Amino acid sequence: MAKKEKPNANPTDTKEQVSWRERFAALGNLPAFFKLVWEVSPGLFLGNAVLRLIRAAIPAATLYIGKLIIDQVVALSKNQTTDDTNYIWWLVAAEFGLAILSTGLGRAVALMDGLLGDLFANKISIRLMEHAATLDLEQFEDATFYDKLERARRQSSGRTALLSGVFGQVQELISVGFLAAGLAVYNPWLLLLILVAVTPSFIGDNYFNQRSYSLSRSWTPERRELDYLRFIGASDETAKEVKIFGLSEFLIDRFKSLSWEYFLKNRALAISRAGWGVLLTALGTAGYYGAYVWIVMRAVKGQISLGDLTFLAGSFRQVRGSLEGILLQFSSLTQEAIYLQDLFDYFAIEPSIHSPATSRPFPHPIREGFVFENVGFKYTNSERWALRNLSFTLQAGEKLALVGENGAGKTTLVKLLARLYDPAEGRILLDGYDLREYDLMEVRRNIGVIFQDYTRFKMSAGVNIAVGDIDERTNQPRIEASAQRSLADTVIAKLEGGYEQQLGRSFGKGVELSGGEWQKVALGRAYMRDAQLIILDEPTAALDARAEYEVFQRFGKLTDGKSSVIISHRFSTVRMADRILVLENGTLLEIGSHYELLEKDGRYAELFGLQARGYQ
Ligand SMILES: Nc1ncnc2c1ncn2[C@@H]1O[C@H](COP(=O)(O)OP(=O)(O)OP(=O)(O)O)[C@@H](O)[C@H]1O
Repeated sequence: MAKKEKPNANPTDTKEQVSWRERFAALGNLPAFFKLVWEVSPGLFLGNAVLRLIRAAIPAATLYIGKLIIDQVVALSKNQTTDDTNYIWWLVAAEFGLAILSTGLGRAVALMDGLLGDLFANKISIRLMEHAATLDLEQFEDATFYDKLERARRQSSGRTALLSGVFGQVQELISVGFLAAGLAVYNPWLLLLILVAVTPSFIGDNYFNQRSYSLSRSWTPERRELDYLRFIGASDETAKEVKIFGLSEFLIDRFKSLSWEYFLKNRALAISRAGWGVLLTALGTAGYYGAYVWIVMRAVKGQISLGDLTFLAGSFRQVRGSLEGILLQFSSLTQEAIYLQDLFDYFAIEPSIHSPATSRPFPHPIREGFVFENVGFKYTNSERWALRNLSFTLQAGEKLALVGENGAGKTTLVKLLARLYDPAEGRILLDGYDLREYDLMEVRRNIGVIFQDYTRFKMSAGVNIAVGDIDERTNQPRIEASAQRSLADTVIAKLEGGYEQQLGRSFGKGVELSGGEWQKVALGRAYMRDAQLIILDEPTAALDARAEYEVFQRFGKLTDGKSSVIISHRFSTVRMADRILVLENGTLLEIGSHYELLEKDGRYAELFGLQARGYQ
């Protein structure tokens, strides 16, 4: 089995240890976290806090009533009177009441935790989506970004544990405070003994929490790959090719080797944690019994009452348990807080493509057009220039076709026009001003692009067209007119549910369309929006010859007066454009009308001739 290389660009992702300082620093995230929780529901937040506070006083009160009962029983066994019996029953009733109250409060707190947790998970998921919408396309193409996103996504459901953790912690601390006060009255040294008893297991737990966080963090890319393998191994999108090419064994083997490697690392950690855990807890138990011996001896000598004995022994046991819990929780709390750091790190990612502080009004209509001035662009994960030294003008109202071999840079040029990326060199001007000076949303609103790898939304046919201008999704006449222009109306007429018909097989009674049918639907998006520049990136590749001819007839008429850019490998389409720009290896080779370029007898003439001969 091939050894897996870890694709980690960020050195902090691979480091195995998280220092104490980092752990304490991570606690600094708690206020921001609580602010988020508070915003989810102030009522639930406050209610939770108050109920937990009340519950914190119950253990000490119960133990104290227990002590009173025992002392009273002992007194009664020596000297019985009816009045005293009544007093005992009152005490028993009070203890019973406290027990009921404690259970009731416990349930109420758990309920509030659950509700708050659900609301919080929703809120974080929404914020994740909102933030993703602001980020650059380039950021989505970066593997380390995905690791961050993945870690952040895991925060949305798991972080409520932190919420009840911190609340529980405070509740326990108050409980311990009451109990410790009782112990201190008898002997303050008992408290010191307890602290010494719980320290070893605290240190041990901290150490192991730290290691398990580091392991889980450094394995984020692999865990993402595992999720991906699980998805492609069992999904409607991939089932066809998995079957035809017999890929399941290959995928399962890869999953097995990767998940086994992770399991082994986790197992090693879990075993050593369990071993050390036994040893360190035994030390704590020894401390507890030391104190117990001291308390029993004092009772035997008659220095304390039987009730005192049970109260002290009970308090001691509870304080030790609670302290152990608090320290343990504290260590997982710092761990949770470190995970929170991932969430806030993700939220802190800033897009580099945004609107200027004060933007220039977008021209209506565009007068001069777009000018590329020496534009160069390189993808971040690539050394090669995808576009270089590109200078040309797309005049207002002009129909431009982009031609070039695979990988020549056509789609990249279009992405620059729509400001999905900014040029690394040179600039793009719109009516004389840098495209970056205009409001980003205005630029996007005025430029409609249908990409070759358009998305097949598993939603209704109507919505699949309306995504071209989602604000108009209830404007049925507009959706239908767009469908008519892109020939999607003929596809939709055949669907049982019409525009309401669910597309794709993922949900309910979804219907799958053919490649060309999907393309007609997606093409409808271009007509939904009243854009001044319409860009179609290989829009007809899947259409039959008749449909393609008709689409372009309509496109020509409908974009009259508007600018358009068409990318196509079919010269029957390309020749209809006013001018054709031929790209090669990211640079401009030729530009001119169909006839000019044929006359020039350069690359365009050559490619055109090749295709024409194929039809003869
Ligand atoms: N997201 C990306 N990250 C890195 N490199 C990319 C990315 N997208 C494209 N490239 C590279 O940039 C170059 C230009 O790609 P582009 O998609 O613009 O070509 P194209 O002319 O549209 O090709 P095609 O005709 O195959 O659609 C190619 O070499 C490609 O490998």
